[in-house]
Amino acid sequence: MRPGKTFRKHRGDSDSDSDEDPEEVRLKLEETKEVQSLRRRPKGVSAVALLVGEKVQEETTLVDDPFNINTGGMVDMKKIKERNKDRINEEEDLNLGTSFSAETNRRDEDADMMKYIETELKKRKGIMENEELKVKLKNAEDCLYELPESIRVSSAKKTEEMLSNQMLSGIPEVDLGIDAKIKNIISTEDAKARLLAEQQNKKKDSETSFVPTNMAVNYVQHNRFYHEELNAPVRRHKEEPKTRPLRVGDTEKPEPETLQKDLDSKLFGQHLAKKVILNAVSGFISNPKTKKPLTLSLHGWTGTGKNFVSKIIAEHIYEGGLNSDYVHLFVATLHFPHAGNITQYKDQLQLWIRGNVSACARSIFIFDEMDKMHAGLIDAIKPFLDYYDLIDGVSYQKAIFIFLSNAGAERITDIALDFWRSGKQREEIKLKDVEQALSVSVFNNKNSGFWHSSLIDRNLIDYFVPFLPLEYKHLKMCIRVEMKSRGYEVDEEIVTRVAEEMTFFPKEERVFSDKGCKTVYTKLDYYYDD
Ligand SMILES: Nc1ncnc2c1ncn2[C@@H]1O[C@H](COP(=O)(O)OP(=O)(O)OP(=O)(O)O)[C@@H](O)[C@H]1O
Repeated sequence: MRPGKTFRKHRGDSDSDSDEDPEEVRLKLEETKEVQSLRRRPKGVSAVALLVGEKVQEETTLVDDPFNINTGGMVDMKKIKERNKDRINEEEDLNLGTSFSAETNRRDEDADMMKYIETELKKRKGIMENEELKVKLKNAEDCLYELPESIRVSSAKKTEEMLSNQMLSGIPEVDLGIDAKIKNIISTEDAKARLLAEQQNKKKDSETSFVPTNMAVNYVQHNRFYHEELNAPVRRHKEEPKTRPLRVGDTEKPEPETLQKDLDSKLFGQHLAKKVILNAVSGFISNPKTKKPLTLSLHGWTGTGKNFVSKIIAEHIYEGGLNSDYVHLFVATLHFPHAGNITQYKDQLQLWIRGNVSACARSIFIFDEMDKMHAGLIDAIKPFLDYYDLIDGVSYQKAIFIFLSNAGAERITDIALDFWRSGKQREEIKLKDVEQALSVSVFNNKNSGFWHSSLIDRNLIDYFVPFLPLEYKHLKMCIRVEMKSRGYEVDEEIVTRVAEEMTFFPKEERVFSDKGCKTVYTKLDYYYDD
């Protein structure tokens, strides 16, 4: 080797290598390895491993570093997706946990029961609570006040039923026994009856002269299943029956003479109506074996006395007349105003008729404004007018039905005018002159409910009663009666003046009053301003 040129020499190649002890070398080697291992950058401790206390798998670390930010390398998307799925489930589980509380199937009573069982068990085992011991330790005086178990009344006794009731109402119900319950029911019913009676009386107080007392507005049906007098509301003006009121089975009938007398003295210018009504009503009342109810159909111009005659008939049969419990007045436009409610009206009307005829076979039903009544309603009455012995156990053969209408009034007026023009007395008009024309005109009047129903068709009307239009002299008669009824001397001058104030038709002849006797009374007020 040339001198001056320096070469790095391998130590091992040095001569001294041979001198080194192998043991020494090994030690050095180990020492070096240790130094290396100490120098190695530690991987760090996994937080999960620390938490769990054991070595965790690689997957767990994914939780903290899913995208290998710390470690580097390929991202395993599949694992990330699955991990996300798990997370969603976890979240759902958590949400459910907060939303619902688990059903324990434990009842409130169970708590009491458990407490009871525990104390009983303790007693059996001889374990006494300190507090209990304290309570138990009583002196001799306390013992004197103790009640024997047999006569002790426990107010704290709870049954399951009581607890449930308490939970619902908050007020514990004490069972007082069946007697107390019945007593309660009776007094409730009494109170109810009193309340109803008060309401009825109030209604009567607020009546007006426009609405007759017996209007069927409320459809109060007489109860035939118990004695009415027991629960009946106290009537302010209790109806005094006539000395011998006409009721089914009575041997005494109202005398036809009294009806004739009334008609003769009160009804003017209606010789036809007078005759028909007298015969029809008297004949019907005196017949013990009627086959069907009496049906009268009163027709004529306004204010000619149709309502007036109905009143006379009612008064002839019942003391209270129109106010009697057995006389029922219906006004089509007042009681059945809405065509849309026909089905309801029908049911109510049928129930009303049935209920009242059950209570009194000789009931009187007056239907005013028949020409304005819905045909459906007339049809609803029809079965009661027919020749049936019984309908649902009720006989209608003693009842009286009176129908009032203006239908056919023009026809009647034409006939009366013909007689007047031919110089004949109106009293010469015979029933047959009018009856046929009347029934045909009523039947053909397309505005009339009669026309739509089959009342006439089936011959269910016994008598068509024509009311002739009233003349000047009839008005004077009405005025005189009214003056007398007001307690005045008849002053002919006033009578003439009031009658002359009325309007008449036809235009040329001016024979008949266009309002009948209806408005003479208000005109009279002008002269007697008291
Ligand atoms: N013919 C008559 N005789 C005596 N008084 C009568 C007569 N017509 C009417 N009156 C008197 O006129 C009043 C009104 O008559 P009513 O109510 O009977 O007429 P109506 O024919 O029923 O009329 P509407 O068709 O308008 O109902 C009666 O209360 C009565 O006092």
